[in-house]
Amino acid sequence: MFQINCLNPISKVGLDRLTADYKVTDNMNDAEGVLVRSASMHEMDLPENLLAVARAGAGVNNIPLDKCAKKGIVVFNTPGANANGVKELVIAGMLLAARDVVGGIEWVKASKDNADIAKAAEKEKKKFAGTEVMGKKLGVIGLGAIGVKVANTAVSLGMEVYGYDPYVSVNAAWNLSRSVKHVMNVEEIYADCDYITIHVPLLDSTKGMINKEAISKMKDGVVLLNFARDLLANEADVLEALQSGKVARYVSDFPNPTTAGQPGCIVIPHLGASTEESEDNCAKMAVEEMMDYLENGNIRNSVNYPACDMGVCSQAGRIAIFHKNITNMLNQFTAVIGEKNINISDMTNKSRGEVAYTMLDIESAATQDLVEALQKIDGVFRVRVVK
Ligand SMILES: NC(=O)C1=CN([C@@H]2O[C@H](COP(=O)(O)OP(=O)(O)OC[C@H]3O[C@@H](n4cnc5c(N)ncnc54)[C@H](O)[C@@H]3O)[C@@H](O)[C@H]2O)C=CC1
Ligand SMILES: O=C(O)C(=O)COP(=O)(O)O
Repeated sequence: MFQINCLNPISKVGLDRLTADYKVTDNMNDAEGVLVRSASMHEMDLPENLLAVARAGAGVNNIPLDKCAKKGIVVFNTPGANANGVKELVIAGMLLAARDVVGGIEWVKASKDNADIAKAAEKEKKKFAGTEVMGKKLGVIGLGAIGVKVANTAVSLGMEVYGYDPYVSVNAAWNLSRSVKHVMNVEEIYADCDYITIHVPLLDSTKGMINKEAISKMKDGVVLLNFARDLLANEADVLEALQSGKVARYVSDFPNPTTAGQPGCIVIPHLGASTEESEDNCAKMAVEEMMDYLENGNIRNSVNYPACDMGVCSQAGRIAIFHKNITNMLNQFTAVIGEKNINISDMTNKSRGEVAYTMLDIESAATQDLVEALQKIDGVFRVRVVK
């Protein structure tokens, strides 16, 4: 029986996939698996029995990935599962910014007791007028699951779309409309675009990328859309640029004390992935990835360990070893197993950066003695008996 703890509400469609071998527990300390959305895990103590964390969503900046890797805890996410939900809100954000739709709606609310509201509206509406997005230039920074969808939809709205992603995947490139102009230098986007939207992960290398210097290279009156993470922008710099008129509007999905209620900011309460469809898709994918890992040791869509798939184990035993990606590890594993007179019938070894994962199917069940001997090898983080 595996115990699963949910740190955020997770869609029932996903949880319903858990079989009788699983129990949902309220206590994280009992859990072998954790399902999470945006709850921050950085300050949490990670229980010794915890094997996996599945993020029902894309961004994993709320999870201590390296700390988990060194404890042999596999962290998963659900690539693309909420991308359409975010794309639709980005398009809505762009249209909200093209005219002063929010200001207009607020005016109507404030005028609700005016019996002559219809006539007053015809007089006032010029204050809220704007431009159309057709024919305007949109720059998309980050052409992953969301960026590609946003770029393609903007093409169909008649926009001229520029895309920038130095690490674009083959799959993303295949899915990108041929009308999107691929730029090699983000500064081309800064110089030319009327709207700029960012869809990159929050990493040390991307933090604060939309700052004073970047903004100074942008067109006057640019609209910035941030549905990725607030810390990607230096929002104090953005506010200054809003005040000077350099930036016309800042649309963000991440409320915080800096931008909430500020003139020129349209701030949405992190609703990008909050659709029934996205929540169901993410939960299903997260639960399935976690189950395949807990039951079979297979790793798919991990963000801190390499992918590994050995199907369902048909042998007497299966062991998974989490270790440093250094020389001579496999020799030591096979030697220890050989000394116990156990035959290895199948084996996979994969690495990712500084860590590696080795899975071995063995012809007799793993003993405590064997596990301890493997655990003692220098560079091993964790030994898990899968079967
Ligand atoms: N508002 C919301 O509710 C949601 C927000 N997000 C945020 O959006 C981000 C992107 O999500 P996805 O598109 O699903 O992720 P993804 O992993 O499919 O795409 C990210 C892309 O950014 C690119 N990239 C990385 N560094 C870059 C750089 N310096 N310059 C340009 N491109 C760079 C990568 O090559 C990749 O193609 C997530 O990391 C998350 O922070 C994701 C889902 C929901
Ligand atoms: O998937 C992401 O990165 C998101 O930002 C969505 O977050 P949420 O699951 O709505 O808390």
